[in-house]
Amino acid sequence: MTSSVTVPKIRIRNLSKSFGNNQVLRNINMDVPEGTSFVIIGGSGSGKSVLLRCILGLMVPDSGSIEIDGKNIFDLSHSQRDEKLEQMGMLFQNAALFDSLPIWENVAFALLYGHRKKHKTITRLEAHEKAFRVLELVGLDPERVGDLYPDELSGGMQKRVGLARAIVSKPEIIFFDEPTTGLDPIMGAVIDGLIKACVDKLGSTAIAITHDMASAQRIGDQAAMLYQGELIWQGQADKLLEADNPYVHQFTHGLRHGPIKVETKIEIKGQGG
Ligand SMILES: Nc1ncnc2c1ncn2[C@@H]1O[C@H](COP(=O)(O)OP(=O)(O)OP(=O)(O)O)[C@@H](O)[C@H]1O
Repeated sequence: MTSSVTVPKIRIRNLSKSFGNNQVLRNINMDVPEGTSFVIIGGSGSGKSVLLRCILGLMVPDSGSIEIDGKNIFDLSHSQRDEKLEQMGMLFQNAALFDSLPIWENVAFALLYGHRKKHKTITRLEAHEKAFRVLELVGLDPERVGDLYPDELSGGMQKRVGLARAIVSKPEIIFFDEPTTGLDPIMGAVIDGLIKACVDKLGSTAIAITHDMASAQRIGDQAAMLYQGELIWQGQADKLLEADNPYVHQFTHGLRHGPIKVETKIEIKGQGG
């Protein structure tokens, strides 16, 4: 009889990271199954970005392992790690577009300038056509915006361009860093819908970090909460608001009172919550 064991796309074990006396990640364990969207929530300074940087291989942890497709990324050679990085797409918090490049070239950046061999032979014309197709996919009119520069677009449009750039190489893993920050609630919902649609269409595995509960529930299949560097809760994203963990409850409901203490310089009187 054969037993089939499914290897998670991303598997993190006993991951810890400190900066001097500041222990930022404490013994993190987490599995992200292939094709699922995993959302990490947590307050400011809880370690979300550091965790993301470690998974991207941009920061080396003090201990623990991060396996992608069953291989510890810290055991790979530089070129193997670069290859893994090129299977990943990333939508940064502020879209992080190159101001000096037109929109289409921002979208096609990985195709034109990435290291992956299969893209080396792409012509500018092919890259241009591909960028136009992906811009359409994220709901932008390529004829109208393709030759503009980032500062000529609104924040919501820039996020769409950032999403187009993140998916242009059909990455196996996509990271979203605060995808709805700075957007109005309706545009936030639109971007979340696009993210979900793109991830589903590509069959990618996604990791998103966010403070935005509505966004976490729209994007995520699974969710986890980081608090002071520890993953204190993991479960289904649609159960976040009902979680009976008091830290998760306080955070997801935005309550001032609870186990999470936030220092303020002024005393706020009255109003419960
Ligand atoms: N390169 C670094 N050197 C020293 N300390 C760092 C470095 N990067 C992060 N930290 C520290 O790690 C802690 C967690 O930071 P991190 O950026 O991961 O928080 P976060 O949860 O992403 O917060 P936010 O939601 O505000 O972006 C903070 O105390 C921060 O000062």
